[in-house]
Amino acid sequence: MSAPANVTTHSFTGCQAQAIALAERVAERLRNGLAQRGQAVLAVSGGSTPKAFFEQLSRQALDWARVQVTLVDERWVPESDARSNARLVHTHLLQHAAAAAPFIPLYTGDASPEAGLARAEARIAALPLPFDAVVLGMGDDGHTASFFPGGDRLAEALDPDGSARVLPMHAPDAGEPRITLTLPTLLQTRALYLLVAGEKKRDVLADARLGLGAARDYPVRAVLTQQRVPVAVYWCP
Ligand SMILES: O=C(O)[C@H](O)[C@@H](O)[C@H](O)[C@H](O)COP(=O)(O)O
Repeated sequence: MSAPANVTTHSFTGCQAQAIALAERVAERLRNGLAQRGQAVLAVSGGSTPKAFFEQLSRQALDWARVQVTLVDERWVPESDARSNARLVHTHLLQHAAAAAPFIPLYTGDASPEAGLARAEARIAALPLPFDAVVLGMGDDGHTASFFPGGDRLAEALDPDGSARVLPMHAPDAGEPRITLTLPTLLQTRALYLLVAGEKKRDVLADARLGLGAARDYPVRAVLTQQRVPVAVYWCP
């Protein structure tokens, strides 16, 4: 018997509507976390897709000073680099009401993710997990976070029983060395969202869920087929 479906898809006719809907949903999650434990934790992805969502979320009224924001993964570059996910978060999310939120970076300034690993790991270990919300993205090659096809530590990062919270990742198509939260860390969350745009990604997602042919090896499949946390896909054209 196949496992029960764990993935719900919310499709929108426009990407602005998608961004607004997800921002409202995540803000509600953060408010619940604040009400229940006096603090909240949010992990977000980099890349280009989340910008509109970040801008909507940054204007949501909530006690941002008690919301710790971190990244699901980071490119190993300083924040002055245009490819830095920390830079993206500072520019698009930590603005307006959300400017008060403390940000926990994964990049440490060390020469490599291996050299910075212990410090990055300690930062994540210090967070009051579970996350209230984790927002993932996905690439056309089926990667999510820095779980890249061909990644040198992919199996370790996807091990549901692995003990590492954070791992370096090097992959042919990653652009630069990466650091990523591992799958078991990302799944320590009260809510998990996958924010994707475009027809191509819709097809990649459908293939990944079926796991036929090459799609069997899409790393995002590990997120879609796990049974720990329901996954809400937010899609727009
Ligand atoms: O640092 C990163 O690259 C991300 O965190 C990554 O996993 C991203 O979510 C996808 O690559 C999708 O990126 P786009 O939104 O740019 O398509």
